[in-house]
Amino acid sequence: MALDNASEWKYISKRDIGVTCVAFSGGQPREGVDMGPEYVLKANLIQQLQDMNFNVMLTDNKIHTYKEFFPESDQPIGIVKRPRTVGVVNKILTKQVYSHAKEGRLALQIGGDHSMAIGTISGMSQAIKERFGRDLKVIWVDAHADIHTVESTESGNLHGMPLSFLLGLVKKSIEGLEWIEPCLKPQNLTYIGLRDVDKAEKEILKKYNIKAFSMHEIDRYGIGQVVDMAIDYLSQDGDGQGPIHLSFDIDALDPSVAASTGTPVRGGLTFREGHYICEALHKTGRLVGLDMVEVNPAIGNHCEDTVTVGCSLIRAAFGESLL
Ligand SMILES: NC(=[NH2+])NCCC[C@H](N)C(=O)O
Ligand SMILES: [Mn+2]
Ligand SMILES: [Mn+2]
Repeated sequence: MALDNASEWKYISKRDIGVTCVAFSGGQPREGVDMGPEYVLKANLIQQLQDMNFNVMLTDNKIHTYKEFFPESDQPIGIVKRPRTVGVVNKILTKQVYSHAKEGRLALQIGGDHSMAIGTISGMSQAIKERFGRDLKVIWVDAHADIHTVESTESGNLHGMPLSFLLGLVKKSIEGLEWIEPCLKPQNLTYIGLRDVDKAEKEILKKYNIKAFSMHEIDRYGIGQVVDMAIDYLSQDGDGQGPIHLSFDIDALDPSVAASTGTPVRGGLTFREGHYICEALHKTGRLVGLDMVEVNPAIGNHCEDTVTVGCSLIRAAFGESLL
């Protein structure tokens, strides 16, 4: 059902948040990223959101490991690791996010590794399509492009590939991941913060003409202008008000700010630049979904610091103001 009232989709979300805790690490090799949700909840995020006057609904009132759904064996296909496990987790996650969005809640997903964006963006885009007849826009904040195909990946880790599935770049899919429906158009995606992009990924970005603001553009224009340009880019169709999903990989931040993550890359966003992105997206009134991923409490000596930053980015995206 397409809507005449251009801004009606905004009714999806004002004061209700559906939080899904994805304690999953199968998209990459390092243990510990599955403890992200536990640490974020221990840091009192739910209470903090309630103190901001949100009604918070925690999916099934628990942290999901999805272990009961894991296949008994999951041999690599080519070099792609754990495709069936990543597939089944994301299939369930798609439904979880879909039902929050369908019922008009903002959707917050706490990870977990970035392969989970397959499910979060599939579920969100399906709900947005059904409710409002609109395409979902995605801002991907990350040091990495996460757009490898199963053919181009060098590591075989699926957290480096979610976007290729969502964009439908893999024509021939692999067992466990065949169900994924391409739900994202290249023109509806924008990156912020890139600085470690593999050669094959650079070719994909060029081929599909995908908008990306790397750290170079942030140095050149400043974060304020970069975020404006990113939002403008995602506002060219229809009434320029399409709903936005923010997929925030904590490794977009500089390792001096967020050290507890599996694939840190120096030269990243400052604390303020990260927060500015979240604050500015909140201000648009168009944010419908947020992923906070790749917080790995098992890495580094002061993982609380990274966890605390993750929580404060989340609050910023949901409207915590400085004044
Ligand atoms: N979500 C992430 N942290 N991704 C890192 C990906 C790194 C590398 N490009 C790979 O494919 O393995
Ligand atoms: Mn990353
Ligand atoms: Mn990522």
